[in-house]
Amino acid sequence: MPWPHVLTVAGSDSSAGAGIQADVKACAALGAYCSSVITAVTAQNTAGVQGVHLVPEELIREQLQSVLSDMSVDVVKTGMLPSAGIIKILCESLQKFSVKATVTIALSRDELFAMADIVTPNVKEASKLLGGVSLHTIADMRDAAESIYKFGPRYVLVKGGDMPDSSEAIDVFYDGKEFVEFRGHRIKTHNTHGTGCTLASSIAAELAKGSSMLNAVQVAKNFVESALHHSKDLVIGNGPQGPFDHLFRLKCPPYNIGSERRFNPDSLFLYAVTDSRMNKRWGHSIEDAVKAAIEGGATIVQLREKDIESRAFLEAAKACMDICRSSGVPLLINDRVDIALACNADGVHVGQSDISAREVRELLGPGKIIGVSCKTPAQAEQAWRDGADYLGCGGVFPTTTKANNPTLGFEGLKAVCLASKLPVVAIGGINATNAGSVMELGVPNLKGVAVVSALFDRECVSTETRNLRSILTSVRCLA
Ligand SMILES: Nc1ncnc2c1ncn2[C@@H]1O[C@H](COP(=O)(O)OP(=O)(O)O)[C@@H](O)[C@H]1O
Ligand SMILES: Cc1ncc(COP(=O)(O)O)c(N)n1
Ligand SMILES: [Mg+2]
Repeated sequence: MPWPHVLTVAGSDSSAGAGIQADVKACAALGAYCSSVITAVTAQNTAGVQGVHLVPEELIREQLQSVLSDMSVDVVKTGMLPSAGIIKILCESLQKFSVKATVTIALSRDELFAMADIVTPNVKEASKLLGGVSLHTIADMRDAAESIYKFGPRYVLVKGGDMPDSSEAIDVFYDGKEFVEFRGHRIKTHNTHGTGCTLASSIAAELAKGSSMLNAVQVAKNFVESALHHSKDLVIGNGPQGPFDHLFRLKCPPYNIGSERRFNPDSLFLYAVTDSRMNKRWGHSIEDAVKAAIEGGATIVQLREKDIESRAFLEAAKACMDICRSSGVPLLINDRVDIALACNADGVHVGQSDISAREVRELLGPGKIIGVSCKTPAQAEQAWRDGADYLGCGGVFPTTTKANNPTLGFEGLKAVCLASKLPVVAIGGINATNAGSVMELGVPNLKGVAVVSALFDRECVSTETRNLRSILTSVRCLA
């Protein structure tokens, strides 16, 4: 029975809030085993660092040899690597023993940096890596991520924990082509010692469990935020920065931080909504249609199957969940909360005549995504009160996909968006010829378009999706 295994190569923190102590606790909380090679022993507490003693390089080499020669390590996470000699020894070991991935905190550019799967500098470290540039805005963080990417890592995550106070803690991810902003509530607390170590080792744990990189980062982000939220009133030590409780789940109702992801409104960018009649017409199974849409760049999927037997629907939904989970794309079920629960879908989308978002939230709990179809500002307000995560607003253009569906036009769409406190996805008759004009409305919380027939009533779903994705991306770049 495989046991996901992370090896942390980092310093020991006597206060046990950061360093290898944080890594071992985070991995345990997320279900991965964590072995540790100690590079330095620090004397530190909630007031700061009082002393550091480097572990002799030969002993570091021996620790690496002991672990890597005997225990199959999936992912290596590095923390404090206090000398070039230690980095060299680690690189030699990584060449001798193959591992699936490396997650590096990124304190300085070195040969390990270029080998890393992901580097996770905070804003100070990012600034130092780039010769002291000042980073004050999300745009600065994007620029920094793009510049750091050029040093060689596969992915870059610039962490925004220390950014000027805002209501959100935002981290910027870059894969060499696109940016993803991982947004979370900023928890008002002094207990943030070890957040960087914990985020990196949580990403490593999720990668070791087989997650995609995006999913690993999302789960890690949720985990840190949940741990900080739970720990905000805990007090240990008299200094300005205390530790937080990695093992909070042992003491309170389970937070949805495992596979449940915090809803990222950017995932509404290209929303693929399936239709069984169209699938039948083109001889596509639901699974094939979903796989093709994701290959083409769909950022979220909704199974909207109005005439299919429940048992067949559930089987198809479970298969689609496997497809979506491995791609890190959220999967929602239209209306059928029972199917969503049975296949552990990421959420449910309901219309005005379905059970309310409030009841759905009661059934699904806090970690699931709930969308509501709205045509008016009043419906938008009600959906927000009921605890929905986003609105589907339409039909923007005339459509035959949904019966008795009055057309709203741009004015109606704009009215709902401007009244809405939630992110909005436009739907109804949207295709390659008009999607650009929808996104050019320039309404900040209009996050994307939902499409049915323009993707699924076509012979090649992936081609249509890819074409629509490139249109939307070019409009977003111009915005
Ligand atoms: N007060 C906070 N509330 C929520 N998330 C936070 C808070 N402080 C840090 N984070 C998150 O913790 C992770 C580590 O970021 P950061 O603290 O910037 O790194 P470091 O600890 O290395 O300085 C990031 O995901 C960041 O968004
Ligand atoms: C041994 C050791 N390693 C790393 C950190 C950084 O901690 P943080 O995650 O808060 O940046 C630390 N304080 N001590
Ligand atoms: Mg921090």
